[in-house]
Formats: sequence, C-alpha cells, structure tokens
Amino acid sequence: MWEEKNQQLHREFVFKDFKEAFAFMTKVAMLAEKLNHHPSWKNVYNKVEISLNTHDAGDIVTDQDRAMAKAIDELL
Ligand SMILES: C[C@H](O)[C@H](O)[C@H]1CNC2=NC(N)=NC(=O)C2=N1
Repeated sequence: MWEEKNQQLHREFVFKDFKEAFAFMTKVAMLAEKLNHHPSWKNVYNKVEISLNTHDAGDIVTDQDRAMAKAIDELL
C-alpha cells in the first residue's frame, strides 16, 4: 500500500509485463488530467513507482494526494 515518506505518498506496482504496466500508466495519466493532479513516477519494464505530493502547497502531502492515491488504487 501507500507509504508516506519525505513529504510524498509512495507506492510501487508490479505487473505481468511492460504492456500491462504501460496500460496502467495510461489510465493514471487520464485520471491525472481529470483531477488536474499529476504524479511523479518511474517505470522500469513491469514496475511502476508513483510518488504524490502537491506542488502548489509547497511539495507536501495534501488531501488531493490522498484522493489521487485512492483513485489510482481503484484503477487496479
Ligand atoms: C496549473 C495547474 O493547474 C497546476 O500546476 C496543477 C497541475 N498538477 C499538479 N500536480 C501536483 N501533484 N501538484 C500540483 O500542485 C499540481 N498543480
């Protein structure tokens, strides 16, 4: 699940392969546009690491991040 560390929410997701990982990233990208709240993320093959905080609030974790984390989990 999500871990709060260094003023960010972090979670790593592991998928069957790159295609599955990228399909997930595409869904997250559309969600980010819908919420106007965008992740900091890294993808290596079947792994996606997502970090969330709110830049407009000074790069701290806000309820926007918590809501985004919940919405991301609902994509799985
Ligand atoms: C202008 C635009 O609405 C803002 O820059 C939005 C875009 N996406 C964002 N994403 C995140 N994570 N934090 C923000 O403060 C933020 N602000």
